[in-house]
Amino acid sequence: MADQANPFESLQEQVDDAAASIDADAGVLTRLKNPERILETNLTFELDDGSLETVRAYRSQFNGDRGPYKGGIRYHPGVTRDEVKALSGWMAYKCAVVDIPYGGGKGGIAIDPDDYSETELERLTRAFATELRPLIGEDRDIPAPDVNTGQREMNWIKDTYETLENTTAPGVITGKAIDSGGSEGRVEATGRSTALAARETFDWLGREIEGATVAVQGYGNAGSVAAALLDDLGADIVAVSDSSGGVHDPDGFDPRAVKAHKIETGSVTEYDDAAAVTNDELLTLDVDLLVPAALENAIDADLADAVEADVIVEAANGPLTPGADDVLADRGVHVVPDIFANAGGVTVSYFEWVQNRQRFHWTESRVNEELERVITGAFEDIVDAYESHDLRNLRIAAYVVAIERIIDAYDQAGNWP
Ligand SMILES: NC(=O)C1=CN([C@@H]2O[C@H](COP(=O)(O)OP(=O)(O)OC[C@H]3O[C@@H](n4cnc5c(N)ncnc54)[C@H](OP(=O)(O)O)[C@@H]3O)[C@@H](O)[C@H]2O)C=CC1
Ligand SMILES: O=C(O)CCC(=O)C(=O)O
Repeated sequence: MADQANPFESLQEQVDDAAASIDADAGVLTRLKNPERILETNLTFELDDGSLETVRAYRSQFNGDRGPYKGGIRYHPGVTRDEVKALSGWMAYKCAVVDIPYGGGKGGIAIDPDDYSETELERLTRAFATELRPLIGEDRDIPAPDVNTGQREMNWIKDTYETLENTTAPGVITGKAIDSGGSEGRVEATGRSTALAARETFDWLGREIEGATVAVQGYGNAGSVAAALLDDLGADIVAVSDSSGGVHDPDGFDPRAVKAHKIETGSVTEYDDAAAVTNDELLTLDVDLLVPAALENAIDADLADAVEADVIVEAANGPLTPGADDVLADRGVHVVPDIFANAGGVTVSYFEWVQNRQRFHWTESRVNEELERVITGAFEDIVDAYESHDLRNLRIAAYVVAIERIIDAYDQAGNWP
């Protein structure tokens, strides 16, 4: 098991590493390492048996220099104030690295959604939306899905906000169902950018993605779509896992059939009688490409020593500790950072918001073409920073690109006399 590094400290270390390469001003650096504001609230809601329950919820608005705060809402027992702060910071850097006009935000409720019925989750989500209402808005802060949330929760939040505000404001939230103002391609977008990031990286390294062996940790929205799209690119998905464990078959899986099995049984385990692996065994398999697509801190420095993959593409946010980054850089393993690799989700959220503002619906092929343009362009910017500043790894390069853009926006806003 990897250690439980504090994700907010990891974010601050990542920013420090990158800022050192560009000599950022100390005052601005403090701004770049801390959220502007955080809502921390107790939500009380009614259970189906009529009793009341109170749970902890957060929304962190990290930085709004480049536009409205933007980022998902997570339902997970591991949600803490520091985790949400870190996730909101990663959002600010993510939006800047792919150059979309947003700052960073993130929210979460510290619950296991499996403990509640759908009606209880609806009451809880509407209670959260009511608390969030003064903070969010189409031009203020725009939430979206993250771990254990999806279209259903986004539709509830939109409806609560619009009812309380007595208005129509589909752009207050993204990741909605299509008939409620969602975008084509949003469900697949995080996995799609992960697959595109892998393709671009292999190309840059002069390697073939076709025939590359791949292990994917986490088989939810990000992981299962990344696996399917990597398979479409000709890669072999040889191992997958979820919170119950994993399966490994050197001959490769059909990732869509694995997904169907997970929907039917609740887990990828026991798929097709394949060999069982633990999550740590999966992360250290001898594969060409490793895709962590679950939670933070999946790989720490100790586990990094045992990683055999040549390339890691981070679909999850924060799956590597800073200690793991150091070990992997020393060992010559290329890590494609979360703030770029999984940015497809927020990029298509941006397209959804644009469509909502235009009251115009794009085709799926238009969404996917625009997404590919953004991701390939961002990869060129990262490689350019990596090579021109002679940087230690692609993560520092991505932060350099993002920090320079945020500082430019901050400087251009000028000062109050
Ligand atoms: N959804 C999005 O648009 C975006 C998501 N991300 C990031 O991608 C990551 C995954 O999010 P998403 O796919 O949306 O979430 P989901 O809830 O859809 O899936 C999460 C997956 O991770 C698995 N998991 C949880 N804990 C562990 C563990 N300890 N070991 C192995 N697997 C585990 C879950 O297993 P089980 O199914 O058993 O619960 C599930 O398969 C997160 O870091 C998220 O922040 C990043 C950008 C956008
Ligand atoms: O789609 C969005 O706005 C944000 C998605 C998200 O939470 C993330 O990229 O981590």
